Amino acid sequence: MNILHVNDVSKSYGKQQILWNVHFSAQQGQIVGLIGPSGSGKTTIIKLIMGMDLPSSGNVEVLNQQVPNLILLKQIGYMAQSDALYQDLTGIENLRFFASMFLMNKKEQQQRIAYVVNLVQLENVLNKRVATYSGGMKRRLSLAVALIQNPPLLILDEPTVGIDPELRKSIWQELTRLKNEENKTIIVTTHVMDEAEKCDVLAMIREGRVITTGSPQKLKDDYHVTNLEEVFLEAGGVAHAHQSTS
Ligand SMILES: Nc1ncnc2c1ncn2[C@@H]1O[C@H](COP(=O)(O)OP(=O)(O)OP(=O)(O)O)[C@@H](O)[C@H]1O
Repeated sequence: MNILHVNDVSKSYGKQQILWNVHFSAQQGQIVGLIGPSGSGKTTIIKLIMGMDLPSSGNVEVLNQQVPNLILLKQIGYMAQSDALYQDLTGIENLRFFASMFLMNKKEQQQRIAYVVNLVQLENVLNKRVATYSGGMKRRLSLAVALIQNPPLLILDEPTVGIDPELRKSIWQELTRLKNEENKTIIVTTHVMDEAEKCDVLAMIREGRVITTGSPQKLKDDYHVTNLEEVFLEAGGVAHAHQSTS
């Protein structure tokens, strides 16, 4: 089942064009990675998928419906790059607030909160104000918020930035479990190549264009290379890609 279809999307802000004919899809039960250096356009693509901004041309469909569509937002767990948390509330108060926005009874709410808190290992700081959290703790709480409503589609913009390697590993294990056991679809942006290896499908983005797509293995085979960094360089044109990734 096709969960997401980004169809020839271009985007300009004023005279500056940011995206050119971006095209990719996500099927149910896939982790799709948007891979590219800083400034290549990943967050802009995510915002267009969420309906927070409109494409200049092309269109986006989520669950076979045109974006933007407010009803769709209930189906998407979204983790933005900058944390959208209430600084003056504690961690647990933030979670209760976001949980209350979805139709869950008290018991379900408690179960979901317990699940996400355990996942991101925030038990010890739940009663502290978010303003006192480190950057990594805020990221973890944002991921917990994205997961709280148990959505079929997760959109995670750089979910593991600032998170230590051990927890990063357990978050990826959980994303993989959500995909395998609960058939969730996950769109994730990263510039970490070992995270890219864990995706089912990659769309490599450079300067607002999708330079290549496919599974990590297929991409390595197609470009006759042994790692994804080399795929990126080969697909983007070596000299040019060196400039934009350095
Ligand atoms: N509202 C806006 N108005 C003008 N330019 C914008 C706007 N939003 C983004 N851009 C530009 O679009 C380009 C792509 O930015 P974007 O945030 O999508 O990249 P990114 O790949 O997510 O980078 P990063 O990993 O650093 O977040 C950048 O050059 C940025 O300056």
